[in-house]
Formats: sequence, C-alpha cells, structure tokens
Amino acid sequence: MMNYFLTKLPKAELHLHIEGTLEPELMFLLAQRNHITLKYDSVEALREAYNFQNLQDFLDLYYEGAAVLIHEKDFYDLTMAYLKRVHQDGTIHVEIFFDPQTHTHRGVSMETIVRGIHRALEDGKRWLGVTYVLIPSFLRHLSEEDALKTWEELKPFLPFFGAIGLDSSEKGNPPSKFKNVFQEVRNAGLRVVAHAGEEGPAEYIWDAMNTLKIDRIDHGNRSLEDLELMAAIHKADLAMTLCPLSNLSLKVVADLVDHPLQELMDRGVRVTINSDDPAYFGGYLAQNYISLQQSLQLTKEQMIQLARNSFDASFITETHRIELHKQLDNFLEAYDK
Ligand code: HPA
Ligand SMILES: [Zn+2]
Repeated sequence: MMNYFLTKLPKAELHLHIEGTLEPELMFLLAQRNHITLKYDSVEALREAYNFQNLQDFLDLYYEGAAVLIHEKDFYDLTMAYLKRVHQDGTIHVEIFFDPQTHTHRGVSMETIVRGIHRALEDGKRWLGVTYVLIPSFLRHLSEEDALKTWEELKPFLPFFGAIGLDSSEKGNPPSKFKNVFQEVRNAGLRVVAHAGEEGPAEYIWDAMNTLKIDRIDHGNRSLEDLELMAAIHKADLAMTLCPLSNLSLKVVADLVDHPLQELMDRGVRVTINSDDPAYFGGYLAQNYISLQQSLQLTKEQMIQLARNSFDASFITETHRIELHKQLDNFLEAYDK
C-alpha cells in the first residue's frame, strides 16, 4: 500500500547523472550500433561487475560505459529512456547532470551532446509533462584549466542550462580547486551546485559554500560531523540532494538503516531523495523513496514532506513551483477518496 503510494506520489528528482541511467541493455545496443566492442560479453556479465567498494570503483565503470555514446541520437535515446522510466513513477520534474568532458575528451562535440539531451528533454516535457533543468558538471579529477576550457565550449549553449555542477572523484579534489571557473559561472548569472561530503570531509562542504558559493549541496552526508557547519547550512537554508541507494552501493553507508536523512531532517535541513545513477545502483527515484521509507520507518507525512522539499529545493520559477505543489495536492485529494 505504502509502496504504491510512494510510486505514484508526484515528486521531483534533483540529483541525477544522465550517463548513470545507461542500462546494460541500452549500452549493448549502442555499442552494436556504433561498432564498439565492450569488455563484457553479455548484459549479465556487465551487471555482475556492478559490485563497488567505493566511489572510484563505480566511476571507472561509469566512464567506460559512457564511451558508447557517440551521436546526437545516442544522447537523445539515453535521455528519453530515463524520462519514460521515471514518468511511470510519479516524477513530474527533473534536474539532471551531464558530464561534458567525459564526451568531448573522446572527440564528441559539445553541440552533439547538448542537442541530443536537450531535444529529448523538450520532447519529454511536451509528451510526458515532465519539466526539467539541465546542469553540465565539471569533472573534479581534471584540472581547473580543463574546466575553464569546457566553460568556453559551454558558452554558446548557456540558455539551455539552469546551473553548473561539480562531480567525480571527491577525495583530494576540494571545491577550491575550481574557484576561478565558478566565479565566471556566477558572473554569467548561473546557479552553482557541487558534490560535497559524499566521501570527502565536512571541510569540503564549507569550501563549496564559502569558495564556490553553492546554491544547493549534492550529497552532504558528512555535514553531520560538524555542528557549526550544520548551523551554517541551516542559516543559509541550503537544501541537500541525498541519494540513499547510491550511498549503499558505494559503501558511504553500511546499511540504509544508518542513512543520515532522518537526522538531517530532524535538524531542520531541507533534504531531498534522489537516485544519482540508477542504472548502476539498483533503483530509480521511486525505489529510493520506498527503500528509505522501509529502512528508516518514515511516516506517510514525512514522505509527503520529502516530495514537497524536492519542489522547494528546485531551480524553477515561483509559478512553476506552485504548479508542482498543486499537482501533489490534487494527487493527495484523489488518493484519499
Ligand atoms: O555520486 C557521484 N559522486 C561523484 N561523481 C559522480 N558522478 C556520477 N555519480 C557521482
Ligand atoms: Zn552524483
């Protein structure tokens, strides 16, 4: 009963890497279409490799898999498959990342990537009613110089983007490494988000707030280690995009019953539930709601609050936000009848 409710509950996804939605079946199909030989000889063998000890283990496979994406249609098909999938699960708004450098470094043009993803998002909005914000992210294991070059390549497409993010290998790559490029991003009027406190220390969250002036924290799990930081997050009213099944898969938490969402919520942080890289971590957005609700024994009211948080933490206009809340109100009214 609760699971059906959580599946149909209108919600927004705010932390999703589109390359992380590449299901093994589509990876094989694209490999064949583009005459690429994969290291694995079957979908099953590939899935069996999805057994990660940490973030880097995952990233190695994730970048390898993304190499099947070559043409505009590949990016379109990837994005459309994701939208169709989450549309079935009550997802009415998505804010999705893509990693330009993962593709431009293989010779794929920025135009190919952006046009493919953007066209699918526009079609998804028209056909499925799922609205969107698109967020290119810099890879933090690469240099700031490379991010600055990528920023130049992104410039012709700025009207397509609602924010710029920072992801990839966190440890040893603090946000301040990207101080100058994010200064330019903010000067251009774009919002800023950064992965921080997933594997990296609480100091990286301070750094993302003070140096990059982020508008939202991606992950943020380790903020609980620093009570002054917690107070600062609260004061700045910064939302967090938590990813329960990702945290479990990458051993950021040993068990979902240990997940920090409940404590963060109790401390008044605007937390949201997200799927991160669902093709690799074993569950799309609704499954993250379901698994976390079961593990933490969250109430129906708390789950509704988490869906509302996802609208309140999104980068949309007030009119749009009111519209999303109204869809939730209508659902609740019909559901209770
Ligand atoms: O969870 C993540 N962390 C950092 N980089 C990533 N790129 C895709 N997913 C992630
Ligand atoms: Zn992520």
